[in-house]
Amino acid sequence: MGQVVSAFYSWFNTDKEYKVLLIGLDNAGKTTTLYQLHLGQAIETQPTIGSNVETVKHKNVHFEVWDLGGQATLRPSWVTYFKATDALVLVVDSTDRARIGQVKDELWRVVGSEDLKGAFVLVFANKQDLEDCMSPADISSSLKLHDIKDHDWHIQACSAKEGTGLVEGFDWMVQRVKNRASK
Ligand SMILES: Nc1nc2c(ncn2[C@@H]2O[C@H](COP(=O)(O)OP(=O)(O)OP(=O)(O)O)[C@@H](O)[C@H]2O)c(=O)[nH]1
Ligand SMILES: [Mg+2]
Repeated sequence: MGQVVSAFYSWFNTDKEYKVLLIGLDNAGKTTTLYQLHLGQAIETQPTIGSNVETVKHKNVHFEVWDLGGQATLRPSWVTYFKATDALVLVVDSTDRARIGQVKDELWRVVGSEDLKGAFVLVFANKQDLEDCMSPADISSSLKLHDIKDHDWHIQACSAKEGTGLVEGFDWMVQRVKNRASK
């Protein structure tokens, strides 16, 4: 009986779960972003060793969101998460001018990966609540986002701490996945 119920349930439960990867340098705000999306509040974080994963439902679309550790020694392992990724989200600390060149190098190191073919690229210009932060336009030009030709990309100002801008970023992703699904 249990098997029948479960077969019946899976037949109706056709909702696809979209896989999203949060990448970016250490201290960018990836874990804060993940839990702001999942719990609706900022939590106190520790540097991530490995990864965290949570489900996020936005506008009736289910996302499986992976938050990857951003320390330099952990970045080479990002590639092991790439398969079947629907969207790559690059979280940037908009106050970290000194390392924006490193962010660009990391983005361009991964964006051509075969396993990310077809993935949407969303850039969160995070920490916009802090004074003297770079604007999305500054970040866009530093990262050379306009040179990305093989991915649909978008940059969104946000503050993961205050919970602003994240919904707008996910609105863009929902629109993209729905567009793709309707084709
Ligand atoms: N002011 C401000 N601080 C933020 C924001 N987002 C994150 N932070 C702070 O930045 C620090 C690092 O945040 P995390 O979310 O742990 O950063 P992470 O990208 O996960 O770092 P790793 O796990 O080391 O890769 C924490 O002290 C957060 O509270 C933001 O939007 N505004
Ligand atoms: Mg983290």
